[in-house]
Amino acid sequence: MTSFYSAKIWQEGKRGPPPIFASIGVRHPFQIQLDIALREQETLPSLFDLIGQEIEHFDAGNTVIAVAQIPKVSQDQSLEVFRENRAWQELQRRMHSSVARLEPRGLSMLAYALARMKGFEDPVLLTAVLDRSVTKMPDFGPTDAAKLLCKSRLQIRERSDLWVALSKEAARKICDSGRFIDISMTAWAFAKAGQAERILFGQLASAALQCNDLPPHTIANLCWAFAKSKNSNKDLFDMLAKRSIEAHRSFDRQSVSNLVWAFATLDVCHEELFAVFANYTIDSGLWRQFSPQMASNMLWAYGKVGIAHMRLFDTFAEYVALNIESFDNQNLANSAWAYATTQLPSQQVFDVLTKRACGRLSTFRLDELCGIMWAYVRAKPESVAFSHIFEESVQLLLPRVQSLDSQSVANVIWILATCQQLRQQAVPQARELVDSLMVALLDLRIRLDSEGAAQVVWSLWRMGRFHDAWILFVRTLSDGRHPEHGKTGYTKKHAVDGRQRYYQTLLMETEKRGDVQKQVFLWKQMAADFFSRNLRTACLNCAVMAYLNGGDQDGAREMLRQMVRTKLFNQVTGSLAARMGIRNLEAELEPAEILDITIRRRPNCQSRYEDFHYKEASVLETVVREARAGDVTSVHAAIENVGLKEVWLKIAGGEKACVIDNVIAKQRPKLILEFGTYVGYTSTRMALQVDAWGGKVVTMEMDPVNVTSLKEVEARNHIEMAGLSHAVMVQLGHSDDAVQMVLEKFGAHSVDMVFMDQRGTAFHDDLKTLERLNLMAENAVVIADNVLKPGAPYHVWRISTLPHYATDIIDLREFGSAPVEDWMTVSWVRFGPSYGQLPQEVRQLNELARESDRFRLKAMATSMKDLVGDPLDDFAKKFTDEFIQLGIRTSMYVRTDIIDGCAVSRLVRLGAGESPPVWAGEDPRDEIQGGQWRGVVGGVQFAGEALAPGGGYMREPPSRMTIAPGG
Ligand SMILES: C[S@@+](CC[C@H](N)C(=O)[O-])C[C@H]1O[C@@H](n2cnc3c(N)ncnc32)[C@H](O)[C@@H]1O
Repeated sequence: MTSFYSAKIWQEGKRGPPPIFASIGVRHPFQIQLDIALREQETLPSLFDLIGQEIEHFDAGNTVIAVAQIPKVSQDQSLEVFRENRAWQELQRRMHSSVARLEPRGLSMLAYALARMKGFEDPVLLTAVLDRSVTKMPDFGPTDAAKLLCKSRLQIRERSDLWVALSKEAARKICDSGRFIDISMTAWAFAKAGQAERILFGQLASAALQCNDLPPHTIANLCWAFAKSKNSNKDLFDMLAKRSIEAHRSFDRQSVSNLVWAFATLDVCHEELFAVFANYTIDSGLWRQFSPQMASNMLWAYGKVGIAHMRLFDTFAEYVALNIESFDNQNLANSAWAYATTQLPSQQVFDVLTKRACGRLSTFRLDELCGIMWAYVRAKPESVAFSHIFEESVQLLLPRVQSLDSQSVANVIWILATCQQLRQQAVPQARELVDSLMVALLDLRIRLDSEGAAQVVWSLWRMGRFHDAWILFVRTLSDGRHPEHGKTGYTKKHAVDGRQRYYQTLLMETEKRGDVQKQVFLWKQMAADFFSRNLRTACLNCAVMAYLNGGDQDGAREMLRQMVRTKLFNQVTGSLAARMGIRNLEAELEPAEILDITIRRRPNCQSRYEDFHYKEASVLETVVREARAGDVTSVHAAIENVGLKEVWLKIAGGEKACVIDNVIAKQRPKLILEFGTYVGYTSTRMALQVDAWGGKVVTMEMDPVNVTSLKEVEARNHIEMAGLSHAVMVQLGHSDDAVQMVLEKFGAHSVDMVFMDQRGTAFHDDLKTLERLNLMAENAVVIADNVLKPGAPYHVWRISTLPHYATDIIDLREFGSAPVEDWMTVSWVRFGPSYGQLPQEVRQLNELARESDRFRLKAMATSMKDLVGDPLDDFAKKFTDEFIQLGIRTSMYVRTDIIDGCAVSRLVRLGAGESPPVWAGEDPRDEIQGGQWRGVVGGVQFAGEALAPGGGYMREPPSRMTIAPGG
């Protein structure tokens, strides 16, 4: 840092800088000359020679100048060698005696110099400097205040009274000064001292926003300070991003690493900034000068915001290979984490990391050990999970079970289960390790939070230890014993409740086993977790359904009596009762005499999870209120109304439904497998159609609340009452687990239509699984939704390039948000040599995929409607351009007209090289109500139809044009 006390300013006498100390009258010219001479010394020995000669004549000003000169010339040399030097000892004595006379400038110079002197500590002196600073604070200028704060942090940490006094006054001045460098230094000092309170950082942010002159390293320091203290400020970071992008070429390696680290820490995913700094780091060759710490921080930052910048990760793969010997444990863990998180295929990187890590894992802290194991089960390719690192880690963990905290226990069990799944066999001695951890969990020596519990319950189940999972649930988690969900410092945008996830795992298995008692137990527990009466009722309805499905009429009757007693019943309950011959619940059923204690339980307020699912709760409420029992279309209309008029819902209605209807009409499937039930809109729509020829829909959902609303409101209530209960089956669970269960239930080659509506970047993996398990029939058809937004790049590549697919890509509009363009794909599948194979690898798809994931998360946290506009359109354009370059483009679009108050959609085939029209019309949702969106069926040929041998599997020619019923 250059000094603001240059010799030239010094010679300006009275017009020069403010005084260093209080003196009567003007300083003698000799003292000023001495200052200049001291400042001219360039080495420590020459400086100490001069001090030795002249110290007898020093005034307080000379003392400060001499001290200030030491760190400038010492070049990191320790002062230890001067310990016996008489001049140094005398200088120290004079420092002590001068403090009481120092003015703000002298105080800040002294504090700043002392903090930079290697091998010298004098807490008494520093405290004296700080004490004096407090009394003189009204006279401090902003720069002096900033320097004082910046360098005296350690002592200030112990003197919080001093800190408060200084901070109030100093921060005000610094903010008023408008000097960015001072603002940055101050923020840095407060953050470093752990004293970054919100109000102060708000003031600093406002002041920084007014500045024009922002040197790069001060930008990085300011960002670092805001990130370190978890103070984010959108306007400030937008401004800093803009300025950093403009000046990026002046950033040094430390500033680059600090800057991206700070943005990532605060989850500010400024895509342009990350792109600019990645390219700059590579193109300028700066990466070669990075320390391992900087390199791993940089990788970590890109992983954290989910930007899989391919060139950057490739370049740092080279860096890792070159510098691996200098990587410490944390660098290793962070780098592994970053490559795993971005899912970039990186076998070489992991080979290098493994070589460094194996044999030294005993030196890893537990969190680092868990971190690196986590990375190795998440990494691509999946063969990384065969690393010897797991064997070594299990051996290390076995004797350390007592020292694991709850988070690590959950992580370790989850890692071992996932590793077992990937390897298809357990890690040696993993069973013994899990046994010891189970003992600690059941003894309540370790108490899991709800997310940890979800991890452990799923893992135990996955390892074939359902009994242990159930015991853990009943003994430590049920009956209100589960600890409050939510962790301190929890920052995710949307609330996740682990309880819902462990219920899901347990329900999945109990339904598979047909264990009605356990299912009912779980549904009641779930009801007890909800505050909303609607959701409580929905869960209890599911309990009644479980009894009925299990043939236990008495159980169902008892449950209904409980519901009458608590007045937790609705239309759905009525229809369930009707199945048992009960027409009027209240009139025909005696309320239960003894109230079930679980049903009585109710939280005293709505949970974050419940709050987060306000949309689904609203659908449930609307359907119960507006739909008519026995009338499926009224259920659809009610759901559509919520999506069109209230909140955006992620359902495939409108133009999307038109595509599905057309495919169903062509394919006439016997069994449809849906990935992603949500509120049951598409599954019931499809069931309505396939029921005509005895077809069925199996729909998989990983979130039991959505299943509740489906089963209760639609599947059980309206569909069943409409005589369609036999046509829809909900398979609980994540598709990774649920597909296998579908196979067990329906057998190989049973599925002749697949509708993929889960996470787009997982479509290709799920499709691969369907092929591997031989679940699909010959000539099955696969429809995929949300292929453009949030996007399914791997899937598009797979179905467009592997010869056993014949694919159409259809351009259309999001339901309930016409300005949002999307794609659906329709692919007919043939068995053939490439069936089950991987497509050729195209690495740029990884970047698109990570971008898709980011958009999906944003859409979940807000709504697709809020994502209208530039970022989404830019992404769609990038996506489309990338695929055009790869020779892949849309082949159809959906056109919608308003006819007689109804929206009518039809499929239109595009000519060769023709692009779909840009949407510029009114949003149909303004004009129509739910139930008034029709799809024209017929009139187009899909590419896959030509594949069918002699068209044999198309039982009905597509020439007839019909308008599908229902919205
Ligand atoms: C877009 S919504 C489905 C909408 C529904 N198909 C419709 O149009 O009415 C996606 C749903 O898939 C579920 N989901 C996401 N990934 C899944 C997976 N791998 N397995 C099962 N369900 C999944 C989510 O919980 C969410 O409810």
